[in-house]
Amino acid sequence: MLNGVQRPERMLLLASGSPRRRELLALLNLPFEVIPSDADETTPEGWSPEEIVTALAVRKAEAVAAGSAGREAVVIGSDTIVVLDGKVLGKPADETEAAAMLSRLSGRTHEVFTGVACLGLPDGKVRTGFTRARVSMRNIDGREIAAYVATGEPMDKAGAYAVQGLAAVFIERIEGDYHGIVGLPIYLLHGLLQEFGISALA
Ligand SMILES: Cc1cn([C@H]2C[C@H](O)[C@@H](COP(=O)(O)OP(=O)(O)OP(=O)(O)O)O2)c(=O)[nH]c1=O
Repeated sequence: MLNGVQRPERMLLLASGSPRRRELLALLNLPFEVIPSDADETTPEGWSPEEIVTALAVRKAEAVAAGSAGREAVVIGSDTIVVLDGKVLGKPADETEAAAMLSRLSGRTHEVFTGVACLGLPDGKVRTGFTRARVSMRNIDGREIAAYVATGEPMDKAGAYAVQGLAAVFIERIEGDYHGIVGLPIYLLHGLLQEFGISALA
């Protein structure tokens, strides 16, 4: 018991270096530790978006699990990609690539896929899922793209924008899970955690 609330026996380990994922997981009000994963994020040609995000979420969770032997825990891994015309947009390598991504997304509707994996320790049970959201951006002109890139906000984000940040002024419409776009779909994650006997409302 902590503050009169029943707490799960297994610690949650967030296998991520993303500050967004940390903030979103904190919404559940459950104690957790953050352990960034060093998993390889390359995938073979021809994988579907859902295969990519699910496999990378599992890989991130497995990398942290490998360094957490002997612990009783549930490791959470997650991965987000942006998909436009069947092409995957990951995080931009530099400002030029960020501007190019934004001009491709301008005036179009794209999809954001986020995979989540929960890996139980010590048993090794794995549960996964993914979310898919459709995001419509208004036309963005070259001056706005340059000004947005200059803020630095696009640099560590899939698709070179942050819906939760200044890019909100570009986004006309979202169909799907908002938290999934930001990087951690809370509704999906909570359902997976319940399969490990963990609930934010226990
Ligand atoms: C589309 C979009 C992505 N993002 C972020 C979420 C993720 O942090 C990032 C996608 O990159 P990821 O490779 O999924 O994650 P990461 O490298 O930032 O963190 P880690 O692998 O350690 O967990 O893009 C936003 O913050 N807002 C958005 O609107």
